[in-house]
Amino acid sequence: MEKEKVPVRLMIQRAKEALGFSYAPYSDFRVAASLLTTGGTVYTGCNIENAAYSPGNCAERTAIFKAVSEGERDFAAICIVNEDQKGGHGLCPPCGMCRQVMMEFCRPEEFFIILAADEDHYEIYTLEELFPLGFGSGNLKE
Ligand SMILES: O=c1ccn([C@H]2C[C@H](O)[C@@H](CO)O2)c(=O)[nH]1
Ligand SMILES: [Zn+2]
Repeated sequence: MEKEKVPVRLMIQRAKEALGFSYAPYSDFRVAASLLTTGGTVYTGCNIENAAYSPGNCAERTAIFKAVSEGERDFAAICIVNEDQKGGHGLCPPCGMCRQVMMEFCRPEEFFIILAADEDHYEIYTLEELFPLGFGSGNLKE
């Protein structure tokens, strides 16, 4: 999908709606994501923490795993929002593990990652920009 065709404002709205579902009692850092399939469907996700810490899941992977578990594998863009943090810079870049999971299902040069503070303040990157020389299935087979 061309960058201009990505419904950025809609994706920010959908991600903001999911922020209320974030379960983050340990970090107090609430994150949500909206994931756009190439067919135009939007899946949302939030971070889900755990008392044992490491079982927690990021918002981005929640959205991706929800979509994949419903048969989707072609994605055009993901939008990430987080709750305003005092002293924070406002945007929430995906962690390395989420970038690796995106690499599995998305073409790095064609997958857009929208980091949004609100509908008028956002930055758009490609996965290739945020995850250069990422390891993927192409490294395993011809
Ligand atoms: O891009 C990000 C960065 C962090 N988190 C979550 C993980 C953890 O629950 C909390 C603090 O790292 O924020 C996400 O969901 N997405
Ligand atoms: Zn992550």
